[in-house]
Amino acid sequence: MDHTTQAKQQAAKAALKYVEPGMILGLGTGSTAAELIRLLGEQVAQGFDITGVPSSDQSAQLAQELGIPLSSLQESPVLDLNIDGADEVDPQFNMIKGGGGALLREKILAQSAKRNIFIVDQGKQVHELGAFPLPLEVVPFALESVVIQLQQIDLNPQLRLQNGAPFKTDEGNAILDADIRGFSDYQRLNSRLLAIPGIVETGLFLDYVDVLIVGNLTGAGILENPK
Ligand SMILES: O=C[C@H](O)[C@H](O)[C@H](O)COP(=O)(O)O
Repeated sequence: MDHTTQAKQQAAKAALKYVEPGMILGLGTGSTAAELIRLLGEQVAQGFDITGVPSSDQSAQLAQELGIPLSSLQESPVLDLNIDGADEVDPQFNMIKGGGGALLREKILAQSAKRNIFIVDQGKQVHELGAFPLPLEVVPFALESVVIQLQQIDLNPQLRLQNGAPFKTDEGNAILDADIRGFSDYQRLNSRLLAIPGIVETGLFLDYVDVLIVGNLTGAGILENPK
């Protein structure tokens, strides 16, 4: 197993300690969240009682295969806890998410949770965001128009592809990956992007972290956000 996977597993293992019996738990998306879902599956097989609300079809499928009882956000609109991964996190707990294209549902779950824990391997910690392109979820009808507007503010948007065709999110939208290097006021950038009609959501997750768990080869560091 490679070192990054080991670090992801350590982060997931540390997050498991925050999960209490009877919780309605938001299940993130991506390889780190998948590690947590696998651990939860083991717990559920031993009789642990939780209900998951998945942030993507992919996580729903994995959880289902592992026998984790699932609910939907419609049935369970308030989550006790949400645990998800991230692509980048800076020292102020600002994050980029959406590398797996699940940013919209992920942000909705994060907003619906009483508490949010994010689990990352230490390679995700950065001084400033942007080496990882910022995913933007865009309504297909608006795609070309949004591209032009993003080009005008030098964000160099790239249409995300999958097997040669435009990537399609679980909500049927497209993803544009934008180059935000050089921008430091993320709140302002986020508001500016959300003001463009057709951009449904951005992968900038600001003010969402309650606890950040950073996995390494042998364990995990716990960082509480003093917000
Ligand atoms: O859309 C995907 C999510 O935001 C993921 O949480 C993020 O991309 C991190 O994924 P991974 O744990 O695979 O690095």
